[in-house]
Amino acid sequence: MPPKKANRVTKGGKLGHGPKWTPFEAWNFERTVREIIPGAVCKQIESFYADPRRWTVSGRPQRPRLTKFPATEQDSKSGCITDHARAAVAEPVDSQGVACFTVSSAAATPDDPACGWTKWLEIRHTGSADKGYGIFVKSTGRYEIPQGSYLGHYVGEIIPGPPKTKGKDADNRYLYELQVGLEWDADRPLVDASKMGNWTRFMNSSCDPNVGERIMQIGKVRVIAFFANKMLKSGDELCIYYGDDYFNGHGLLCSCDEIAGGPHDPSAVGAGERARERLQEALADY
Ligand SMILES: C[S@@+](CC[C@H](N)C(=O)[O-])C[C@H]1O[C@@H](n2cnc3c(N)ncnc32)[C@H](O)[C@@H]1O
Repeated sequence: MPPKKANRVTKGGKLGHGPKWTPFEAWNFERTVREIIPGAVCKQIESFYADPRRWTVSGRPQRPRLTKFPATEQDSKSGCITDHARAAVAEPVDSQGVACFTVSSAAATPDDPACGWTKWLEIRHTGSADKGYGIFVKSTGRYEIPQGSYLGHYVGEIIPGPPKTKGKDADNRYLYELQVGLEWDADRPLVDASKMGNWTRFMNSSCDPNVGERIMQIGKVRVIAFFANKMLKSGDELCIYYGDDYFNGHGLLCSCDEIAGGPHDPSAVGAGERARERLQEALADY
């Protein structure tokens, strides 16, 4: 069955940042996504980690039976399949503005196991004007995604760093800095998901994140891979931790600060460290 044609959320939609803006508008759906990882390599990662059998419904989460993640070029194997995960498009599914992604590759259908995440995750508005859209484990079902599961990887255009501090590109909030050497260097490349990318660009930040990221090497390609830091259940919003400078840099207030009582609330301090520790713990077996 060919994939359904995407029904985009268009200009003038009620949701998003302000009355006319939706995050989908910023995307150019017609252009091919230039992924950090070529589709073939991407499939290799998915074949390791995106086995839907690991994502069980209610009560009986299976511990993933994983081979070791190829952490170095030498460890990695070549020869993976197609590139389903190239571009993601947004498709509204109900009148509440709930939207879910479907993968636009001609080879993929929503039932395709390679697109397993579409079954469990949805994008919807968080209800907060500041936060905008977010990624949630679908509440239509009782899903449990085990701690340590590979969830996806950040995709976007690769542009030279450092981030612009002036001009129209200075407020690009979808940049991910990509470490290429052992050290962070000033002209590190950036992965820009403002115009193209996949669902991971909708993950919001939390000071108590349930998703951790790791920059990994698959073959000759760097991947910003996301893993569940803890068991994710239906209704949970998937959040990473953007880092200590993100909100200050963009002149924004993190919603966690509001909840916890302000930017200097002690509970917000050390969030980066906690996020790293939790990721270590989640991936300890791999
Ligand atoms: C990478 S985008 C995430 C997706 C975004 N919510 C959207 O609708 O496109 C980052 C933006 O989301 C919002 N955001 C994410 N986490 C937030 C938080 N904890 N508090 C407030 N705003 C947040 C901010 O506007 C931020 O610039």
